[in-house]
Amino acid sequence: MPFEFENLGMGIILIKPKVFPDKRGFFLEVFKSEDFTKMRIPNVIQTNMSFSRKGVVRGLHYQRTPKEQGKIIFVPKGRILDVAVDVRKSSPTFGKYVKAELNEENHYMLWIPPGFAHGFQALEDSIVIYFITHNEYSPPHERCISYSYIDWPIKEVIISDKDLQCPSLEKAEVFD
Ligand SMILES: Cc1cn([C@H]2C[C@H](O)[C@@H](COP(=O)(O)OP(=O)(O)O[C@H]3O[C@@H](C)C(=O)[C@@H](O)[C@H]3O)O2)c(=O)[nH]c1=O
Repeated sequence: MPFEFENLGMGIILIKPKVFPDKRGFFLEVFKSEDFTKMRIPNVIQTNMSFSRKGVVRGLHYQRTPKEQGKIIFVPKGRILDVAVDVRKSSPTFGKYVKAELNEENHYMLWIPPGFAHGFQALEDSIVIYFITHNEYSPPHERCISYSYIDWPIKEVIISDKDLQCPSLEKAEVFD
């Protein structure tokens, strides 16, 4: 199997692709439908890319039902701290979160199922590609919780005006 899947709990999976280095550089598979389906990761319906300067925080974002999204996060260039917070009110792990460093050297990816708020901090200038499952982008269903829920490693945070308006977890419209 060209991937190792490490269960981080709460349904979140760290995906470690098999890397084939040679004198030219390296090759790896990023997504493979059959292997991912076995891990209950559905097919991808949208792919996004963003570039973030060192210190940028994007998050913590989710889309509510019926437009919920799963996400596979991948960092082809740079280094990020990626975070997923459980925002399912009825979940025994509500409010708990998982953190993982994804970077251009480990090539790790993170599978975040629907029901989690997602965000990251760029630890250096970074490109993030993420694959979306379940539902496409739907602005009316976008919700967020304040980035300050997480103690980010770089204290001088660069953040969008939109993300500065996000409510606390207690006040947010979360999943049932
Ligand atoms: C997310 C998204 C944004 N956009 C547009 C809207 C806006 O004009 C511009 C920038 O959008 P945002 O400021 O929301 O981008 P950003 O803050 O990078 O939003 C992303 O953050 C990370 C943490 C996630 O988990 C993603 O799901 C997404 O919410 O891009 C799309 O056209 N399609 C999309 O799927």
